[in-house]
Amino acid sequence: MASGTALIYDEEMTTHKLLWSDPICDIEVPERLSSSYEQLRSYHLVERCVHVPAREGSEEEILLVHSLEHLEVAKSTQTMNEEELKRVSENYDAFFFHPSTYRCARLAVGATLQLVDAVMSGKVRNGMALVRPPGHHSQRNAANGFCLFNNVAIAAEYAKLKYGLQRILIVDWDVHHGQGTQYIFEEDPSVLYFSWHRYEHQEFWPSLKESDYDAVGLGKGKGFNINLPWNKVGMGNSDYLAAFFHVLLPTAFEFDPELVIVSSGYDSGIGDPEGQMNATPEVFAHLTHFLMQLANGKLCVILEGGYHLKSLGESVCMTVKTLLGDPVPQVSGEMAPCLSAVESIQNVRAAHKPYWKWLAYEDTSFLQNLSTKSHFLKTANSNPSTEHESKITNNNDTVKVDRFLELHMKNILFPVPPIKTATTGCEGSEHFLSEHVQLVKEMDKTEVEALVSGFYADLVKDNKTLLSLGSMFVILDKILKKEVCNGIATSPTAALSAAVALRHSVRLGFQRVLCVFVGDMQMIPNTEDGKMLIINICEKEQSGKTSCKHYFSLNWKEDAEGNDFFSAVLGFILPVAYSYQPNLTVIAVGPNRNLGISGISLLVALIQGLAESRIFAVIEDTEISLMQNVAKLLVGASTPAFGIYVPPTQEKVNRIKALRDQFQQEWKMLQCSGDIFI
Ligand SMILES: CC(O)(O)NCCCCN
Ligand SMILES: [Zn+2]
Repeated sequence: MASGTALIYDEEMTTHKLLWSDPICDIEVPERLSSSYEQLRSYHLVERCVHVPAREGSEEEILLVHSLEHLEVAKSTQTMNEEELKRVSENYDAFFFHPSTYRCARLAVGATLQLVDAVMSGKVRNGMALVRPPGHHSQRNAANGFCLFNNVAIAAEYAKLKYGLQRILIVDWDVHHGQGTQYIFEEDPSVLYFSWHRYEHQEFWPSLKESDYDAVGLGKGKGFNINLPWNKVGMGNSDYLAAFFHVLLPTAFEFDPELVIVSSGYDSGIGDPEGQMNATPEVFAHLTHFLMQLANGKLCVILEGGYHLKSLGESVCMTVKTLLGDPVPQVSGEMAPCLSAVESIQNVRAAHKPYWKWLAYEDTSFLQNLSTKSHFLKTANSNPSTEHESKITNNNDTVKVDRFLELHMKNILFPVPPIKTATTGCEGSEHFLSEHVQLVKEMDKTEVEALVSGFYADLVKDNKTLLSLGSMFVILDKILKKEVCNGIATSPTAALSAAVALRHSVRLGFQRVLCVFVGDMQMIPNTEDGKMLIINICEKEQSGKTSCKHYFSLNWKEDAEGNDFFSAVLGFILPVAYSYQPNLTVIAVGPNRNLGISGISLLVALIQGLAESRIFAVIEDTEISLMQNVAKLLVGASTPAFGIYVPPTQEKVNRIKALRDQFQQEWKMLQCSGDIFI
């Protein structure tokens, strides 16, 4: 299992700069790179990364994507004077040449390819390349939007050629549409390109019709180009997370990429003059965490845009911290996507219904009765939550943004806990014991009995249960004190242990405890006070207990062939969990679980983004291999193998949709279709 995070940075890429006045291009300054690198150093993140040197991309590598003519024009600029440079630059939309531009652009390509090699060779698990000039607007025969060579597109072609890859996912979270990348891979089904971008109904640059949600790819490439246009500014954390839950992640898991490359622009972050969005730096930790679960963790993050230096730097640090495996910080803000975002999400899902199995049963009837659509737009616009109030008057007030970010980031960059996982030394745990794992001593019986007293005392009969409860209390205590990030224990009766753990956690002061229980839960605590939210994934409805705001019984029978649990995790569990914003997550697996190990692994891997990655797992002691899998995930020693992807049956899709329709007003992250306002 590869480990380690590469960081690629070469100061020489700061020599490219604007020599004349140009209000469009003057935001793409060398300090974007140097201040991001300084920010990484100030958070002691540089020293934790594996340093990989940049190199010049060769002409042959550049010709994987660009025409010879384009290469020759770029090369010829090295010896030009300012007048000539200005003239050549005017041939392009929003690009400027400097005598060192060609050299810097080749370093940007080379740095990107160095990162691909480091990841594909297993020298590191993932990594980030801080490069400029950026790449995603540049096209076969043209520079565009500050981009000369398309670093990420060249990387994808290079990886296909050198490593024989057949499925590469490019995620472009820059706030501008990477039309260059779209054109390059439009007919190529081996490269899935996803981009969200400020669009405002084609008002915003580059103002292309083909940036809208109905540009799905051409010929064999149909379905492999996904555009999610933002038709309003001020999009925030909840909109971005909803886009991942309801569009990108279900598609990405079905596509099952062998490598993930991010066109990582941070102009989609708060304070950026271009994006005018509201998303705060920690959201990039969540987005990165989700993508780390794909392609066995092989993730290459390549810098694109980002023009507010403080916002850019903080977002870069959040990204690298997550790549290193640090706990994911709590995401801030109201977890409710705005109407415009939900409408865009609904449109993209409808446009891609013909191409993806997970969308086979998507309800697109809203397309027919468009009058209703315009109707709900009218009514909806009267609805307060259709617009996010901006945290900052306007993003152009840089000092105000700096001040906001100073305060905002204070309580987010918590120190990394010394120990990642505490365990009771469950059977077979010796093989993954490393400096990340801490064995906890058993608690003595009288103490345990005192803690269990009252509600469950009579249930605790044998010694074994007492001892397992004892170590559970010790683990929960360590998690609360942030001595460890997470913990795992086995139990002869996981149902009892989970119930005791929930009560104990609330008593310890965790005010919102999320419990995901796999198997029959037997005893269900009272969730009236909202201090717990229970999702019970069981084979049959628990006797008489119907779902309500804080208790869900999700009937799911594992599919024999493979793992069909993606739609439940992505379409229901994560949206509810993110809406609830727990400060502790308890994962419990009882007897006769109805989910495969890969389904449970998917759940554990993705849910680590919540509660600052504070998870307590309690597993029936008969489930040795499951325990080992979950323990390795909690330690961060592996990314889950999700087994064979199986699309959800219509019956299962309908079950999720019914729960969503019933609870999307309570838990707004469930919203993914605009009919919420009719
Ligand atoms: C890399 C990038 O997407 O941030 N470039 C934006 C160019 C904007 C031109 N008006
Ligand atoms: Zn951009």
